[in-house]
Amino acid sequence: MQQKSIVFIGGGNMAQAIIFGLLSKGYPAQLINVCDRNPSKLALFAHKEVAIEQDKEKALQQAEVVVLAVKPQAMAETCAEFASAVDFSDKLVISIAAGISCARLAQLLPSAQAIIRVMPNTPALVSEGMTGLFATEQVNLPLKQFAQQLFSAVGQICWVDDEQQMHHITAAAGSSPAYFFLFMEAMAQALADSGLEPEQIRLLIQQSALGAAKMVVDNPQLSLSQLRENVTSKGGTTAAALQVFQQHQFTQQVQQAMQACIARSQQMEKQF
Ligand SMILES: NC(=O)C1=CN([C@@H]2O[C@H](COP(=O)(O)OP(=O)(O)OC[C@H]3O[C@@H](n4cnc5c(N)ncnc54)[C@H](OP(=O)(O)O)[C@@H]3O)[C@@H](O)[C@H]2O)C=CC1
Ligand SMILES: O=C(O)[C@@H]1CCC=N1
Repeated sequence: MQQKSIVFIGGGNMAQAIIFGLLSKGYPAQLINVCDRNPSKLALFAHKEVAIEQDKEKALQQAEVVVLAVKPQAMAETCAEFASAVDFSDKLVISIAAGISCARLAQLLPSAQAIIRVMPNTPALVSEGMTGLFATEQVNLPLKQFAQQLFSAVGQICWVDDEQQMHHITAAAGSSPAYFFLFMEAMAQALADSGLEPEQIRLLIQQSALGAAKMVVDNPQLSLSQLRENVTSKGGTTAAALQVFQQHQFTQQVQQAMQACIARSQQMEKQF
């Protein structure tokens, strides 16, 4: 894998997942710098030899790649701190922010030439991330390859040619771990009075989720419906459970939730 010096602006949940994921894959800690205004976030990197130079101008000037990892609502204010002091023309700028377009990033950092918008997810921490990527026309092939390698090191990647599809990637990947966690939380709550120990409940649920996901990955020839049907005996226990989901319009609820995610991402594009 190509190795470049990277500065992360923002060292929160998603930056941590990417950085710790990269470190676990052998990316040199000395090539990573994290800037965050919270000492508690920086402390998480202290034992990893990751640089924590907090003079942003200095850190940015030394870096070949800049990962913008602040919340969308903080992006304009953050970029204003260094937009005029730092020349971005020879740097690759990667933004992981939901709903911030490449056009908006070009406005915020006028000297930037190469901008890639990505939508990762927190399973990058355990090398099982899913990242969507969109590059502007100005980004050359070697820089695209670098971004691809960086996020491939912590999971799977998916390029899109149409930037609008980044909203859909957010619904399918960026936000979706939370849907699965919610589902597992609900299952755990349903078993709270079962007499099973909390650790047993968690084991039962996490291993079943892992096993189900692995069945999907290992059996590309089987549709998701087929996999579901293979568990569902006629007149049996699974059918009884699925019937309740159906009665409460589970599929429609999921569709509405994902649509809300897409709509919020589109709204953020106008807002920030
Ligand atoms: N969390 C996730 O699962 C995913 C997040 N994303 C995107 O990643 C980005 C970051 O999200 P997330 O990691 O969850 O957010 P966090 O709030 O956990 O992390 C952002 C960090 O940046 C800090 N920060 C904000 N402004 C500055 C600044 N000017 N200088 C230095 N540090 C600053 C924040 O400090 P403070 O708390 O004081 O504001 C915070 O510590 C967002 O744009 C989000 O859309 C994308 C995919 C998935
Ligand atoms: O909730 C959010 O806005 C961010 C983007 C995708 C996941 N977390």
